[in-house]
Amino acid sequence: MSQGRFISLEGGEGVGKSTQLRLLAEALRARGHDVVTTREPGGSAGAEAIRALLFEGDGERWSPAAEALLFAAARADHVERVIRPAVAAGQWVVCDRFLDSSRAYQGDARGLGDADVLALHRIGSGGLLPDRTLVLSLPPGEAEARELARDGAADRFRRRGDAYHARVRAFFERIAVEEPERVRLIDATGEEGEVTARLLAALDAIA
Ligand SMILES: Nc1ncnc2c1ncn2[C@@H]1O[C@H](COP(=O)(O)OP(=O)(O)O)[C@@H](O)[C@H]1O
Ligand SMILES: Cc1cn([C@H]2C[C@H](O)[C@@H](COP(=O)(O)OP(=O)(O)O)O2)c(=O)[nH]c1=O
Repeated sequence: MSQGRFISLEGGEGVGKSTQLRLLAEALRARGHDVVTTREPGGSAGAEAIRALLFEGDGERWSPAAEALLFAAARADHVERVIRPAVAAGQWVVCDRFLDSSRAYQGDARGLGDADVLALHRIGSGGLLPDRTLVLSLPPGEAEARELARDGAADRFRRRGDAYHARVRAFFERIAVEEPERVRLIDATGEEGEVTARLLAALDAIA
């Protein structure tokens, strides 16, 4: 049995994570790996139920702490029921967002702090980290421009504001510098296939 792997895709809204999840999974299957794709929040029955709680209602429904606990609870279920068993069975798990999204959104943008988010992850999920985290990065405004080109509107970007998007982008760039073994920053500009090639190249020592 080949060795299982756990890869997460991260980055701000609209940088191409779900597109690349699909393309990267296809490319890894073509190399002979048994690939499972999944996403957060969600990815298991319990975590999908928590996802509904998180995204229903207005944006102020949960306090920052309650929100962080819900994300951590969803992740605990997903890790225990889906990710750990798949990796143990030799599969490659590719996940659209994981812990680093909680660090960026709850820890940094909502002000909870990195140490507390990491503590929740230790309690909930035994501190499981991906073998590699690929952060898709676009220049400011480019994700919004892609959405505008597709839909003629980019409401979800305007709702949050430029400062918010800049802060999330800066957080992901920082962890790529601070945790270079695990986290790689990937240029997400250009054609889909070019981006997939960059992702594959960034799996170097684990592929
Ligand atoms: N390389 C690319 N070039 C142009 N548009 C892209 C590219 N990758 C994705 N898109 C488009 O950008 C939008 C956001 O991509 P998506 O994969 O849904 O991002 P995310 O999952 O990060 O929100 C979609 O309309 C998608 O078709
Ligand atoms: C996994 C995770 C996501 N999120 C946020 C980021 C996104 O705004 C949203 C996930 O929605 P999603 O549909 O994945 O967004 P997108 O495709 O736009 O990236 O939840 C957190 O705040 N914390 C987390 O731990």
